[in-house]
Amino acid sequence: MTTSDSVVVDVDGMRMRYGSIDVLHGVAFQVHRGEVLALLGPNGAGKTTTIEILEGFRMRSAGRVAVLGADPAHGTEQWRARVGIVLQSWRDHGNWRVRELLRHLGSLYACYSTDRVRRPRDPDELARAVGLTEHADRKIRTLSGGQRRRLDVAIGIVGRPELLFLDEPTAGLDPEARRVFHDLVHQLSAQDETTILLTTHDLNEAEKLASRIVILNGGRIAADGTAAELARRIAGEDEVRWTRDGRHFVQSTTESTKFVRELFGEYGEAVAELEVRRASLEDTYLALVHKAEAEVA
Ligand SMILES: Nc1ncnc2c1ncn2[C@@H]1O[C@H](COP(=O)(O)OP(=O)(O)OP(=O)(O)O)[C@@H](O)[C@H]1O
Repeated sequence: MTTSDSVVVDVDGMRMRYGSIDVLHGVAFQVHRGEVLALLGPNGAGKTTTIEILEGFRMRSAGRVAVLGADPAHGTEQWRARVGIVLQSWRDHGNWRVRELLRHLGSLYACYSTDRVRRPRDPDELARAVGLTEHADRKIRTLSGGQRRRLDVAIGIVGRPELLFLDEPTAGLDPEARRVFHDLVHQLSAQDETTILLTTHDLNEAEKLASRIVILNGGRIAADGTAAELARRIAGEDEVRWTRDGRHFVQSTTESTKFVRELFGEYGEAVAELEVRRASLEDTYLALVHKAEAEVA
């Protein structure tokens, strides 16, 4: 596989203007095959606009965009069959039953099946993957909000997409459904090499799922890297806590490993209840967004 083969999304100099207002200012990033990329940013940062341009639902004002090797503004049906989209929520077809709808939507992908990529997925396998097996015979209008969200995800992957867009996929899901969804994302990227681009406001989720994180702020990319790389850029301080002879101690340091080694060197077994709290993605995210805002102001 060449490097260019492995680039699934390639964006350069992307601009978007609504009327006289610019909301994306020269956005550039790439997503590689099998990567899970989380697009983060405050409300109004331009995440949905970016995703909608990549999905081919919105025409950009300027810039180069290639998705699976094609310009999404001119994507063919064949191109669309390789892309999965999970929109905000599936509200139509209330009288259809879950299995029935999955089978019907899946049948639209059958003509795009190849030896390498079998399409569609089996409806029962899909229902199991999203935790809807016991609801497979229910009418969609009788499902709860969270059950519908699971169905949205099943619909997004029924055609076994090579690239999957997920816009706030876990909004409204309970912790159990969230866990099922996280396992599914890991499985899709690790076993099927599905490339996934998701937006979320849940930073724990981004840290858990994403191999890379892009932070958009005010229509500009404020950061692009792994959670660990972003944390290093901010060089936040870790907090080390421990007890010794019944007394509690707390120390902030940028070099917690070295500090702990020296602490044990000096006090050995007298050190107890040691805890190191590293800067979380939330700390890093807030610092990066504030820094980007200060630079624009
Ligand atoms: N159809 C439209 N016409 C005019 N302005 C729009 C339109 N759609 C979005 N905008 C503006 O573009 C900017 C980016 O919006 P977008 O929905 O992409 O942000 P977002 O990062 O997805 O936000 P959120 O986290 O709130 O979903 C916002 O200032 C928004 O008001």
